[in-house]
Amino acid sequence: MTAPDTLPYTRIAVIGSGTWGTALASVLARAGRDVVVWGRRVEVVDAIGQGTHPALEGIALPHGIKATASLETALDGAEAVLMVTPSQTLRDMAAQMRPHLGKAVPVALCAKGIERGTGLLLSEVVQQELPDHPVGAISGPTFARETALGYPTAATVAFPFTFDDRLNPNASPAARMAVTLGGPEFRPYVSDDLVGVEVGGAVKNVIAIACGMMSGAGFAENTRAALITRGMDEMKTLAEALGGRRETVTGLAGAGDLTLTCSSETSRNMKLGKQLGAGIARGECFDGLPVVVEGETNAVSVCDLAARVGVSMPICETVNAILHHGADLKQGFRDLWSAPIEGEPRTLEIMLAQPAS
Ligand SMILES: NC(=O)C1=CN([C@@H]2O[C@H](COP(=O)(O)OP(=O)(O)OC[C@H]3O[C@@H](n4cnc5c(N)ncnc54)[C@H](OP(=O)(O)O)[C@@H]3O)[C@@H](O)[C@H]2O)C=CC1
Ligand SMILES: O=C(CO)COP(=O)(O)O
Repeated sequence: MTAPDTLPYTRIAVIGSGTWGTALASVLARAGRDVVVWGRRVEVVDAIGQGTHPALEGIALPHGIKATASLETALDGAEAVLMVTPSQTLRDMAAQMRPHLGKAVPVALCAKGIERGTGLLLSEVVQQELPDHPVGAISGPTFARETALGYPTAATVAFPFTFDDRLNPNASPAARMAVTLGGPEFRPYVSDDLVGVEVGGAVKNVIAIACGMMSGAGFAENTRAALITRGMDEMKTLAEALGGRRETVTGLAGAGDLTLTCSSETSRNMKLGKQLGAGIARGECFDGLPVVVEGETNAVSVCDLAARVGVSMPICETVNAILHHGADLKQGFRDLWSAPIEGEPRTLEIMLAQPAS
């Protein structure tokens, strides 16, 4: 039951007019919020204003979603902001938003990744650009098309809790954002573990590429289950090393999203892996069309971050080596399977040489 003091945000700006930004705008419109989407392409902005989106074919968006190509207009009067452009654009977008944001307006990040070059979590990036704003994330198993169609979907809303939030969690930005989004078709859960939630979202895309590669190379369900489970161990270890909680990784933004993305070709990450695994050249994947595949860029940033904090992530490292360093795909996976035998969990410190075949 909603506590009486949890007030929803009534006017929300969604920065990014792609499929996920538009799906989230649909969630907000269905919940009765005043929502304005910002997009950089006028034709997409016009389409959203008319209740459609070019990449969400056949879906009639709920009434009332406004759209604009002016950042100033989108942010004017916004009580809360969702940032939904790709991960590597967030620093620049946040800097552009700064002059137009109201005082202490909370910003929820809906992209999944880690900044390339700095190895910073996206919340750290945006917090640097917007130091006076609460920064959190919304993440979970949420294919945009299904969310836009109103299929039952759940996600985690995470903001770090301040001292005041701990005294009254129902008035925290996480709780208010959750109440703002919630409805019969979209069920948010609240978390204070932003690190765990962000690590889940960033790493799952890399593991999904691994699952796709294996599937494209002709393997099947045993292999996928092993990659999902061991991938989750990589997530947990990284989250913990960064100050997050292992249990968060078993939630929607970790295990939930990992399961979804690794099991369906609706996932662009899984699909890229599958095409590469089947021997299709990178330039010909997705019929040569540009597609946002976060795990491709983030394989680099996840591995850089893991190296910086001394965490071994063998599946992510294999994907990174194949995608960016010319490693042979089949050999990469053979090496994974013949690595020294380890304990499960990692805290059981054991390492045994594989018997020679
Ligand atoms: N689709 C999904 O199911 C989900 C996606 N996400 C995450 O959401 C984020 C966005 O993905 P998604 O909406 O799917 O991607 P899309 O490709 O559908 O949309 C990306 C949007 O970002 C815009 N964009 C791209 N580059 C820039 C830039 N440099 N500056 C400003 N805007 C830019 C694009 O504009 P233009 O159209 O002009 O190119 C487009 O509006 C990703 O991090 C993804 O992982 C999270 C959950 C679900
Ligand atoms: O994050 C997603 C679903 O939760 C979308 O996955 P893809 O980016 O792989 O399509």
